[in-house]
Amino acid sequence: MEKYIINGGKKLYGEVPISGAKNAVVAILAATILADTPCVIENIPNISDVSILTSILHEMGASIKVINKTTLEIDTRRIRNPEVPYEQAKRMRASYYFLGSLLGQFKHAKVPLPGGCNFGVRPIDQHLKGFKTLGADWNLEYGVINVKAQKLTGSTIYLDVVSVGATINIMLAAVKAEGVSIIENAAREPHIVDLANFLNSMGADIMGAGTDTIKIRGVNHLHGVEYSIIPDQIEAGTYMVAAAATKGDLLIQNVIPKHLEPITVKLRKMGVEVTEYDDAVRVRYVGSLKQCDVKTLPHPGFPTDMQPQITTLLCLAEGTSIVKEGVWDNRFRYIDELRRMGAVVSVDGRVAVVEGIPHFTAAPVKAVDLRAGAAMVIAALSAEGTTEIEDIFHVERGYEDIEKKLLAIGADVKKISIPDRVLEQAL
Ligand SMILES: CC(=O)N[C@H]1[C@@H](OP(=O)(O)OP(=O)(O)OC[C@H]2O[C@@H](n3ccc(=O)[nH]c3=O)[C@H](O)[C@@H]2O)O[C@H](CO)[C@@H](O)[C@@H]1O
Ligand SMILES: C=C(OP(=O)(O)O)C(=O)O
Repeated sequence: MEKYIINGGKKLYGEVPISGAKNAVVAILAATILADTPCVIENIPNISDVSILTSILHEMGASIKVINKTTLEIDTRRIRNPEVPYEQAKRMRASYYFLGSLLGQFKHAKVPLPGGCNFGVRPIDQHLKGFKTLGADWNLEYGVINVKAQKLTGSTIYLDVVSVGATINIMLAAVKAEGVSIIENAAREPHIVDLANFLNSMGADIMGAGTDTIKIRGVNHLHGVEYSIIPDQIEAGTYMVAAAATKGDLLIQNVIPKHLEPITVKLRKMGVEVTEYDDAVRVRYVGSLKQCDVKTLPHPGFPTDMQPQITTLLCLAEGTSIVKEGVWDNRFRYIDELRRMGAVVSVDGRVAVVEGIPHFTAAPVKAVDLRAGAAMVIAALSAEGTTEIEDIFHVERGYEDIEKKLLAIGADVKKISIPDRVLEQAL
């Protein structure tokens, strides 16, 4: 087991580079299945979700060449069997993008039900409705979804809920279908646009990504390309919040400031100074933090994947703040952990009422999911004393080298490994 040990109370100061976006790269790696020639993907973050996806691709028969630390060449031409191995698939959410890409390429996919963060039920009915509308049948047996079509035919699909995953999966399945597909009430997140740009550069004909109506004219072939993943909006937002929480001053580099606007607006409301540059933002604490209300919504609203981090910052603000979770039924599970560090937050369903406290105090806590883990790191960085955070494998699903990046900007953080044997003896 691994833990972060964070000795809090140090201001974060200096420059921090942001890696490629998790939620874009996971879609784009699955999409390489659709290419007739190898793809070179740049700005790939070194996170465990990427390692799982590349090992799934490798097991299915793809050859993967490491060009440098952030660049891979992926050749999927030797994949014959459209079956995703069970053990890896269930360790992450985005393994289900192989449903769309294998269906698009082979008209057949067998993909285990995915894992990912636990926010209560995470249905995939809209994905399956999309595949069915394009002409595929599906069934679920032994935990594996089997989806098959004689032929995929372009159609109009209205999503009953705005779903990132369903929008991406339907794009992947429709890109080589016969005729025109239209996704209505589509998600508009930056990673949807990144995937559409990737597919279009391979020869696809997709219009409207980034709006709520996406039109896909099917093509026969997609060729390999060189493509660079966009910067991670949520990793950047996490460092923005960490700068404010530690009363610090950070230049967050390699970002698209437009993608950060919903976060920037809230930080400014709280009294934090945010300066935007072409591909960087500077976040500076300039005095006590003010209360602010936040509601998470699909893009361009405030991202749900920043909800635990901003709630943690609001704990340190004067007054009472209300946080409403507009996307997931159960995304406040981490509050119990934050309470160990002194947070005064009451939760009723999708609403949290946050009372400001002067500071957090260190305690042993755990990461209950990926962004919950990031919230614990932020609380620990600002806290008095030394905090131990368990279950950090969640954090490593989405943050490249977080302890190294934090060390370089003045944090006192280390990752320790406790051999399983020692743990067994202690129990
Ligand atoms: C790998 C990835 O990109 N994960 C992100 C993706 O998750 P994911 O793609 O799973 O999230 P969705 O956008 O699909 O989910 C949004 C809402 O729609 C509901 N829903 C979704 C699909 C469906 O078929 N039926 C249905 O009812 C969900 O329960 C949820 O309430 O978007 C979420 C919302 O921004 C983020 O929190 C996740 O980080
Ligand atoms: C919820 C997240 O990821 P996933 O959908 O992969 O579980 C996230 O990135 O915050």
